[in-house]
Amino acid sequence: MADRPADDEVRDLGERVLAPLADEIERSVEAALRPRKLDEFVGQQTVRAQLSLVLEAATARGVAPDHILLSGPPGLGKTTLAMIVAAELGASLRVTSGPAIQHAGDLAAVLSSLEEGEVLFLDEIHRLARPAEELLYVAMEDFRVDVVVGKGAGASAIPLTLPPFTVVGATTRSGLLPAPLRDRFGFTGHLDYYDAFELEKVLHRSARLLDVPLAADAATEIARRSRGTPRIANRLLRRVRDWAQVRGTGDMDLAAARAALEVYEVDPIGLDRLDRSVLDALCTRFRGGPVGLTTLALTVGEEPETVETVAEPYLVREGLIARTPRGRVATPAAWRHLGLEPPTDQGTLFRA
Ligand SMILES: Nc1ncnc2c1ncn2[C@@H]1O[C@H](COP(=O)(O)OP(=O)(O)OP(=O)(O)O)[C@@H](O)[C@H]1O
Repeated sequence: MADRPADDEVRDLGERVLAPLADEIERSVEAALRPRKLDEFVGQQTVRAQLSLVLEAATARGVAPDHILLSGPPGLGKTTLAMIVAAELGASLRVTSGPAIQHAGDLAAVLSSLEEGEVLFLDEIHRLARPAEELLYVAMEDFRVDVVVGKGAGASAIPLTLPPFTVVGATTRSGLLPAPLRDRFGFTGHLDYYDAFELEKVLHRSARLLDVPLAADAATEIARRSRGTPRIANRLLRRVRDWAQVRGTGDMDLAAARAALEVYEVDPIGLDRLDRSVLDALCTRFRGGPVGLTTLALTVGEEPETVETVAEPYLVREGLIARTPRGRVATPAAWRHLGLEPPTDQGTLFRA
């Protein structure tokens, strides 16, 4: 039988997979603005209430809570919530992601380096390779992992019992998760876009943390153009601060907000350059569609996944495009938004 790998070797491999994302999160300019406690987290009342019950009950019983799956579009707070889960439990957080794990062995190394009660944040869990996914089900259910030692015919699997831990998985595409993996999560929370009032609260909180005075009407204007997304709200806030400091009087008022957002090509309903190029391609190159996602993405020079997860959900939500079985179609509102007339022979879907 092959030798059991030294604990140090396993830990080293685990750290290699874990470290890059953890560093990235720490370095991120967003880090300072992240709420650290559940009651600082704005909006998402339902998920917050449900999560707080899961955490309180587990804490009261003195056990690791069930595995938690968070789904929803980018920038709505999945990473923040994962950090909050660990903080509320007083546990340490390990961070990795589906794409960072190239082989099942990488995941085995991460799992076998976990300590009791730790929270493992697996971002983009829908992008885990199939063998890693299968290893994860077993680890989540039975707290066991097989560490393969050696290569080829001489390889053997050594079963390792894991201490109790909690996986927090995040995905922008929960529909892509295979049912057996989805079923291993005892709690699933779906994050939805924020309304303008909630985004104003996010903005005022961030302005306080950045120590910049933000006028109420400027916050309303930024919130309106933030596509329901706190990450975008915070980013626009920083751009308005730049404009106010360099081109304006230093005041973050409505005039500064409008001028800055014009410079950064964020339109009055929050569409940015990518959104507008998708709409523009759909209306002018494809006469309003229907057109397939891949063709549309190629036309705007983006990955289909970026168009599908970043631009499309907001365009659909704003009623500017529709997804049909034959492809993406521009709605009358899209033509109006671009100041264009729809062609009279556009597909039958939206003809009056
Ligand atoms: N509910 C909230 N209240 C206050 N700030 C928030 C909230 N949700 C998110 N934020 C802020 O928005 C930013 C993005 O959040 P986060 O990184 O958690 O999003 P995400 O859903 O994990 O995105 P992605 O899937 O793209 O990684 C963070 O800086 C965080 O401070």
